[in-house]
Order: sequence, then structure tokens, then C-alpha cells
Amino acid sequence: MELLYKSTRSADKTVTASYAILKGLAEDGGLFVPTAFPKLDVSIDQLAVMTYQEVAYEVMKLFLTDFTEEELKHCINSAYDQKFDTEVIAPLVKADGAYYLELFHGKTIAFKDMALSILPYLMTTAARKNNVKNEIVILTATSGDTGKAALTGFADVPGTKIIVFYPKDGVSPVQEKQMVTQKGDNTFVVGIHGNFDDAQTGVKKMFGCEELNRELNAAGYQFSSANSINIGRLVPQVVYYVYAYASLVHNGEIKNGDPINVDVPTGNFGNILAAYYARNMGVPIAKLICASNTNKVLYDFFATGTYDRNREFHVTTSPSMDILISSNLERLIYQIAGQDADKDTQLMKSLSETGVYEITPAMRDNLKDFYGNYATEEETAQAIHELYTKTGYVIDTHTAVAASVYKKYVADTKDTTPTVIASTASPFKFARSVMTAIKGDVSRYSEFELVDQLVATSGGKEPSAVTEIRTAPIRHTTVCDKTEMEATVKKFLGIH
Ligand SMILES: N[C@@H](CCOP(=O)(O)O)C(=O)O
Repeated sequence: MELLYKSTRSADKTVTASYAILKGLAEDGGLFVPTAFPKLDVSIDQLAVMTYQEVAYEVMKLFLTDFTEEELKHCINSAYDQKFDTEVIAPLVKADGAYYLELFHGKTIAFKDMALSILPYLMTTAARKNNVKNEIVILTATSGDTGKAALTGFADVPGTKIIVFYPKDGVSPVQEKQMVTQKGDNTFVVGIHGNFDDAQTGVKKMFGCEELNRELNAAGYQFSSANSINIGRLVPQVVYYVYAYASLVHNGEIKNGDPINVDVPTGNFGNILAAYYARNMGVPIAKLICASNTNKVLYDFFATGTYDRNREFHVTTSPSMDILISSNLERLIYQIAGQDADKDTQLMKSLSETGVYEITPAMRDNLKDFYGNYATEEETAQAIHELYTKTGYVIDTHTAVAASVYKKYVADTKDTTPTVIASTASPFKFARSVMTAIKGDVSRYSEFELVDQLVATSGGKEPSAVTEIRTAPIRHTTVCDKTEMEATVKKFLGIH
């Protein structure tokens, strides 16, 4: 049966999956959502003996129904074969009573690779299916991880250009070096004087600007997105939650049907939303634990029902989560409002005009499966230190936020349901913060000296993503004000 998509902000128009992927964001500014959640049509026992690629097909075929079996399998195999440094693409590591789902074994050592390895294939297939003649310009905002993963995925992909905006002073040194050394004639990287929210707002503004889109089309271009606002980013992320559950069953850690909790370090709300989608497909996920850093806008939202971004923005040691406007929350809002596009539009208007919205008591009732909490900077470092001291296992700062919140969750609820913590990035991306947490003051060492120390401390191997950037030449030096993003895009594309 064909699954169609509609915008969170308009009730009537439906589009195909491939169209939604091509557009990235709906014309009315809303996010594309499936008109219904498909249910898994194979059993968990069957999934438990499948490879990651096979599970990916079983999940994605239900969402991307206008892709043929051959097209989808080609996309999946091209994305996941030999691009990950472990045999198991998303291994589960048990440590201190939780299961860490390591999602960082792709080329850029962050969970974004799980979806951005496949998005370019989905995008080019979608372009072919929809007879797109324009070149697709992938506009991306990043707080550190999406940028490099998207650049790597789209570099030199024919028919595409990719432009990434990142906060100049808001990412880790490794994250920045990964991006500014990116090769590929179709890649553009821009540091902005502003934070991630400024970058994301600027990108969304360009998507919605009719005049700019007209000029772009006249020059033979059209925009799309590599952020999780694009449904083509979200669907591949659903896969690893299905896979994690099936793996726990396969490994005898749980029995088929037993509930699990999922705990996700959260910024733009895409990763935890993917777990929510997996739950709606039939995966027995009990609680969705939303872990924030000191930018705790989501914690406050779950606690009060009011979303309020009018607050101080903190630059933290988990920079990928330094976000006050969590775009994907809109998809959840739409769902808990009973798929009411008018209600969603009203709340999003309030968010953009005042920075605040409040959901109704009925909507709050629909949030019962979520638990929100946050970790301070001190608690984040403590989580890394404690886990390392107890088990020798080293986690990055974002995963540590989730680990710390998991402790709070257990203390609050006494719930002992097996819990999967999404381990979203390699500790090597945040060597300074991780080594500081483990060893104390390491300010006298350079970033790469700390990488060396981390190899010794973790007993691991330096990821090739880090080795590559040690000596790689800087290729991107553009920096602009947050108000100059559109002009910068036009300059790159030669539009005057
Ligand atoms: N954490 C992100 C911010 C953008 O999130 P996305 O999942 O919507 O791409 C980053 O690392 O850039």
C-alpha cells in the first residue's frame, strides 16, 4: 500500500516519499510526516537473524513506498557496504547496566553517518523518479556533526551541490577541522558569526523565500536539505532502533515482546523522534528518555508543557546539542495534537513570533511515554569519569549527557527496564573534553596530543576520520555574519 506524506502545517495536500525527500521542507514551512505509521510486517524473530542492511530494507520499504525494491536495495547496499569500521554496523555494548548503541562507526564518526550515508542515494534516485532537471543544492545547518556527514555523503555526487553553515565558535576543533578540510568541487563550508539556531533559521528562511527560489530555479537549481527536517534523513534513523531491539532479542538479552527504554542525547529532536517512529511501528519501546545538556529547553517543555526558547544560549562540551529551536519537535507536536495541522501552525507561528508556545492539557497527556531531564557540564564530565573508572569504557560528551540522565531517570522512577542509550559520537571527536573528564587539567596538551592520549586510555584505535585531518589542508575559509547567509549562497551559485 502506498504511504503518502503531508506537511505538519496543511491538512489536505499529500505527496510521495520521493517528492518529500527532494523538497526537504514543505512549501508552507512545515515538515513532511507520514499520513499513518506503517506497522512492521515481519516478526522480530525474523528481524533478529537479519543483517543491518536487511533490517534497513524491511523498515524503509514501509516508508518509501514509491521506491522499487531494486532502487531501495541499491541505495541501502551502496550506503552500508564497507563504509563502516566495524563488522556490525551498529554494535551494542553493555556497560554499567545499560546498552550503548554505538552509532558512530561510519566515515565521520557520528550517528549522522547512519542516515547521511544513504541520503545522497535516496536523493538522486528521487530526482530521477521525479524527472528533476535542476541541480539540487543541499542547504545544511550544523552544530558540528551533520555538516561533516552531509559533506562526506554528497561530495562529488553528480547533480548536487552542498552548502554547510556552522557556528564559527560553537563546534569542537576536530569537528571544525573535519568540515573545513572537506574535498569535493561541489562542497561549500561557511562559518557564521552566530549559533546553530541562527544557522538553522537562516536556512529555513531561504527554503521559504519565494523570490530566492524563483531566482534559483531560473539558474537551474533547487534546494533540498540534509538535516533531519528532511524525512529522508529520519527514516534511515528509525532502522537502528528496530535493529537494536532485534539484536537484544538475538543476543538473548531480552525475550521477544519484552519492553525496552530508549535514552537519546537530544538537540534537534530528530534522533529521539526516530525512536518514537520505531515505537509506532510496533517496537516495544516503553519510555523515550530525552536527555538535554544545559540548553534544557526540552526538559522544561516536558516538565511544564511550555516551549520557551527565550533564554541564554550556552556553548557546552556537547556542542552538537547546543540548540534552542528543536526543529523536529514540530513532528511530535503534530502527532500529539491528533494530526491537527491548524493547531500545529498556530503553535509554530507563536514560536516564530514570540519564541514561546504552550500545548493543551490533552496534548500533554499524549506525552506520557516521554521522560525529559538534563545534565549540567559537571554531571556530563562526571558521567564520563565514572563509567571509565568503573568499566574502562570511554564515551563522548553527548553520550555522557544521556548516561547522566539515565541515572536520574532510574533514581526518579526505580524503573529497571533494559535501556538502550544512543551513543551518538566517537569520543575522539571531543578528545579535550573527554580527557579532561578522565584525567583533570589537560590544557597544556594540543588537540592531537589528546587524541594520542585517548588512544592509550581507551585501548582503542585512532579512527581514520581523525588521522585524515591531522595533516589535511584547509580548503574552506569563508566566514560570514548570520545576516549574510543568503548572499553567500548566491555568491557560491553565481546568482546575482
Ligand atoms: N546536532 C546536529 C544539529 C542538526 O541536527 P539534524 O539532525 O537536524 O541534522 C549537528 O550535529 O549538526
